[in-house]
Amino acid sequence: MGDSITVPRLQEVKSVLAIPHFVAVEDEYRGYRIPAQSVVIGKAWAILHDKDAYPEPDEFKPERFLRDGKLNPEVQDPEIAAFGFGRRICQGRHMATASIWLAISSMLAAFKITKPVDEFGETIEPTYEYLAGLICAPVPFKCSVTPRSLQTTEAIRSLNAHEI
Ligand code: HEM
Repeated sequence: MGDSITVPRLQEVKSVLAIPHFVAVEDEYRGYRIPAQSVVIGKAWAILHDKDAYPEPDEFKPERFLRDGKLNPEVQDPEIAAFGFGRRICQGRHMATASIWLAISSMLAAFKITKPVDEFGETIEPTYEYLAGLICAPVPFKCSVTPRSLQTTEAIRSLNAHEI
């Protein structure tokens, strides 16, 4: 107890993998024989950072998925790797994407979230560092969260503490 765990930074790892799957009977994938009793691990990070599918994959460009304001069917859906593969694919993926959409759209409708400023008024740039592990997450970072309107402020103030 008390020993700290060193979590590798994603930039150093660059090989975040998916959950291992056991191949019970011999199989074939695109001409590659997969012997029975092997373990297959999808390289999720590489699939989701494929430069051909997603040019400049490290850039935050949500518009890359859109065409004329609608979802562009020609851009590879990240769900091909984000939720695992095959029969053991995540059972909660539809609930997850719906919940994330609701949470993020509600937050963005109510708040302006921007880079923070330091005591001299200078913008603090994010480091874009991630923690690697079974689940990846950005290293803790600061940001500025401002209600978009007086109505939003009043709505938040009107909530009881147990509702927040
Ligand atoms: C953004 C949110 C989520 C992500 C990225 C995610 C991702 C994953 C991944 C990568 C797997 C492994 C699939 C494989 O073995 O190939 C998995 C499995 C699973 N997930 Fe999720 N998941 C999410 C949310 C959820 C939620 C909300 C639920 C339930 C309400 C859920 C339920 C499950 C279950 C039950 C499995 C095991 C499926 C099996 O082994 O047959 N997940 N998830």
